[in-house]
Amino acid sequence: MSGVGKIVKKCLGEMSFNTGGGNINWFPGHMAAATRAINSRLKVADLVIEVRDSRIPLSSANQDLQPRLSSKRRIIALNKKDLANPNIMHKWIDYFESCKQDCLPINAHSRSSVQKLLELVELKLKEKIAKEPTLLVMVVGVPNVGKSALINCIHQIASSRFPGEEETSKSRTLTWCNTGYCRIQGYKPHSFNMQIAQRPSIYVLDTPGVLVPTISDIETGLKLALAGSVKDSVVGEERIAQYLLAILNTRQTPLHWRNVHNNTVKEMQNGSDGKHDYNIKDLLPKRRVLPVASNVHYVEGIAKEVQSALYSTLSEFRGDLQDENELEILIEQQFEALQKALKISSRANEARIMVSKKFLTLFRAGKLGPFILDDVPILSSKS
Ligand SMILES: Nc1nc2c(ncn2[C@@H]2O[C@H](COP(=O)(O)OP(=O)(O)OP(=O)(O)O)[C@@H](O)[C@H]2O)c(=O)[nH]1
Repeated sequence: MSGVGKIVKKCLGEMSFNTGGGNINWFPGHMAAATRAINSRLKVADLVIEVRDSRIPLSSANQDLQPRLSSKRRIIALNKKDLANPNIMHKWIDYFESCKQDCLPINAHSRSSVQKLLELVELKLKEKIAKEPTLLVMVVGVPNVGKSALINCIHQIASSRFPGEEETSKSRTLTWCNTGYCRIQGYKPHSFNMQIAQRPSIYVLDTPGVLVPTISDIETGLKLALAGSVKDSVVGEERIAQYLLAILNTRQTPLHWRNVHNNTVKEMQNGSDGKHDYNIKDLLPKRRVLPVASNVHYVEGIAKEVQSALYSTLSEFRGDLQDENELEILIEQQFEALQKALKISSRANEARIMVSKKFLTLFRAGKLGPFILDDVPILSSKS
């Protein structure tokens, strides 16, 4: 077992990702109902866009839906590609290609990126388009992978394709929903569909994010928590932060932040320690953008201090990172260093939770750099 695996076991103890584990039920009943509804609607879908998180291309797959999904025309949309390491992303694309699975890294906030996805959808439906008057595309995925963001972007593209026809497509949507055909029971009113083409009509159907009731591999559960698919309150921010630190250290990622560290030290020596690194120009009254620009500078300054703190603690550490006890010692030192970098008073109540929350926010916003946490599976030479 790797250092990460051992420390996960040590820190998390008997915690498990299943319906019976812990006080908090992380698999609410409505997810079970939604999963059943999705499964039954999948039967009539002509194509499925399975949205996954690019940072966890395997861990963000809903395993219970896989048998049905793999038997359908499916495109795996690896969303949030802006947060994923592009060099490793290439390997994932090769991997899915070698599995003969269509996959496209996307950014659901970018219209051009979603446009490419829609082109692939139309290409995959080419044969059917010639024969059927109406086609259904379903969007599925675990929570927080960006299904709604994708649907919103598709909606914008569809609105510009059919300007002035919004009312028509709205009423069609209602008719469909009234027949019960497109209604997905979920914990969120997610039974949203829209038309993206006219002849034939292609409807896109959104679905609620659903997880599996049991995640057998605890690291998969932690990665889902890191990506925000499992609520922080279920696992605890501190545990998630510990896991992130364990991954970063065993991969030696902070050692890549040497330049950031050197620059941060130089800035401190030049006396800018503690002051936010504003560009004076950004502080001039510039209509609308002033608070946002200064916030961005502030957050970027904090992110650099965090990277610098993790670089210095890891580079000075002489222990064995494969030994869970020594890795734990390093992580403890890093919590202290992070507290300083994040400017959290040691007197603050729940300082550790505050450190964890801020550290996770920086990671999730991509401020610590792009990552892919899953390892690309090694394919046997036969396959
Ligand atoms: N950086 C980045 N953030 C994204 C992207 N797509 C979505 N997000 C963000 O991810 C978060 C979750 O997005 P949603 O669209 O609500 O995810 P969802 O899959 O519909 O979530 P559920 O409703 O829980 O199933 C939001 O904060 C989005 O702004 C993306 O491509 N890049």
